[in-house]
Amino acid sequence: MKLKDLAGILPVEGIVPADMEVSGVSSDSRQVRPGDLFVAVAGSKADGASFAADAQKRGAAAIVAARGAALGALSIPVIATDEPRRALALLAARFFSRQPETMVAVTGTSGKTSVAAFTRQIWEHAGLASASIGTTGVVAPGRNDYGSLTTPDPVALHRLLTELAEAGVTHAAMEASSHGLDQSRLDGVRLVAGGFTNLGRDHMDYHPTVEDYHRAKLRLFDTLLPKGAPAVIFADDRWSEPTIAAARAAGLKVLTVGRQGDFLRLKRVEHERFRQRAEIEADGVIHEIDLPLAGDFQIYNALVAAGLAIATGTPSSAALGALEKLGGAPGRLELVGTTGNGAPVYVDYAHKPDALENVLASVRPFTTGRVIVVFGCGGDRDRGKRPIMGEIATRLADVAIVTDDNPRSEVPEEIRSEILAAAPGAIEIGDRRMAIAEAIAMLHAGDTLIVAGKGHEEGQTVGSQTFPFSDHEEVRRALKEHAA
Ligand SMILES: CC(=O)N[C@H]1[C@@H](OP(=O)(O)OP(=O)(O)OC[C@H]2O[C@@H](n3ccc(=O)[nH]c3=O)[C@H](O)[C@@H]2O)O[C@H](CO)[C@@H](O)[C@@H]1O[C@H](C)C(=O)N[C@@H](C)C(=O)N[C@H](CCC(=O)O)C(=O)O
Ligand SMILES: Nc1ncnc2c1ncn2[C@@H]1O[C@H](COP(=O)(O)OP(=O)(O)OP(=O)(O)O)[C@@H](O)[C@H]1O
Ligand SMILES: N[C@H](CCC[C@H](N)C(=O)O)C(=O)O
Ligand SMILES: [Mg+2]
Repeated sequence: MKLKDLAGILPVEGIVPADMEVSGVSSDSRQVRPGDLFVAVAGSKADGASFAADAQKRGAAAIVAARGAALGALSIPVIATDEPRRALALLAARFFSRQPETMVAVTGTSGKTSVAAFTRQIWEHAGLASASIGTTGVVAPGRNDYGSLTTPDPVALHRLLTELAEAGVTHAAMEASSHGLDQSRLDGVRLVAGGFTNLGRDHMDYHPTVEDYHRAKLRLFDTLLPKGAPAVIFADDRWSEPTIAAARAAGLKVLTVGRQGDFLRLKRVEHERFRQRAEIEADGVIHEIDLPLAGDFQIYNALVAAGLAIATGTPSSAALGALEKLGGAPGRLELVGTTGNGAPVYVDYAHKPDALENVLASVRPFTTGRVIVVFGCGGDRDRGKRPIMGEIATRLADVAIVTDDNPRSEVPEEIRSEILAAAPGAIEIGDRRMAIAEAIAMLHAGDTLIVAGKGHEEGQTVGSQTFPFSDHEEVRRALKEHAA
């Protein structure tokens, strides 16, 4: 591609040779190949500008950087931009160029992974070649890659979207994290609809205030979606109203779902042990749905997913009918097994206050004995949530076991003691494997165990090392040993 072909994305002006060939784009100097454009972005740990010389050494054709960035002496052209991250995303979209035709994104504090997985499943039932992209990875026909970032960085994302489109995928649902939205990782994705689940405390280490966090989420609605696009918004959350108002102000077509929803109205829910029956009204017609998943919140997620599928062309009866066959996303209130006396053991990804509160409350209706929870808090992440989660666990569970969850560079005992400060009576077992085994050994008939915080994760990060670790495997092992 020639530099001049990028006009419209970047102001190609002045001394920049417009006829210059550029072969790719990268924001990481270590990955620059000869002929690439290097985009210098300011990050949380480093400033990409300081790697411009490194990028030049590796053969970069030109540098894209913020106006006035301190790049040092360079012999290759420099293109100035006001928003390097946005430029990176738009350039990545331009270089890779292909995307599934129908792309939707969902944002919110909790439920994004579930909604993306559910939307993909509904489309699949309608016979469409579909993908989901997010925390648990990429799922598409013939493909199931383990995930890392919730919203991949733009270059990885557009490489992936092109691969999916080339493989015939026409529909894709992706998660829009607040980091991803704030860092413009989704700019350049041709989205046709957006979804919102809820807003609670999260990432207070990154966003200065909850309002700032909400504003980051709103970028999906006020910046990324084209005018007139459907915005499917869960109506029963305390942040629904301002989200609806922002979506309306941005000229979107607001479709609300939930008990207070107009587009899909939840009329009634009846819990049965591991499943629930819901009455949902769509367009004046009542649909009786037997959802094979536990947890009220899964109904809310299912409503957002059905709303997105309907908004992108799936008939309501097919979308709502598909909910009867939904599989939960891995590690989201996932029933991993039961003890010999019938007590269920769930692995769940609740690692923030609202999620923990929800998950503990949602197993209570079918627990005749005790609710037992094993959980911890990650190191190098929002410290403020620790006592809040300690309080929630002791209030809503009968037995709370505080353990380690990716201590990263922090001292595990200190993380635990910050949780325990607000969790009187909680049991402390640092070793996560032992904590799970102890909890399973405690289970009587009628009890429910939730192992929270790691969900689908396959490792435990201590210091800078990640050891293989899976809550699923530990639960299975302990159940087997307990039965023996
Ligand atoms: C805080 C954060 O979001 N960081 C992300 C961000 O990195 P950064 O811009 O801060 O990077 P940096 O290390 O300061 O470096 C600045 C720039 O210099 C470049 N560099 C650096 C070194 C070098 O030798 N050469 C070079 O060019 C880097 O490539 C980067 O472009 O941009 C990178 C590329 O997109 C991400 O990989 C990185 O995610 C880190 C790994 C991360 O852990 N992110 C988490 C917090 C995250 O994004 N989570 C969200 C939400 C999860 C949820 O929903 O709960 C997610 O979407 O996953
Ligand atoms: N709608 C919801 N309301 C409240 N809690 C929820 C909801 N959906 C899921 N949860 C809780 O949050 C956990 C994570 O769910 P999910 O992975 O779907 O959300 P997410 O938004 O993708 O989270 P993350 O940002 O951590 O990737 C679940 O395991 C469950 O405990
Ligand atoms: N995307 C989230 C995942 C947290 C999962 C939890 N197990 C932890 O390590 O804190 C984060 O990076 O903040
Ligand atoms: Mg997620």
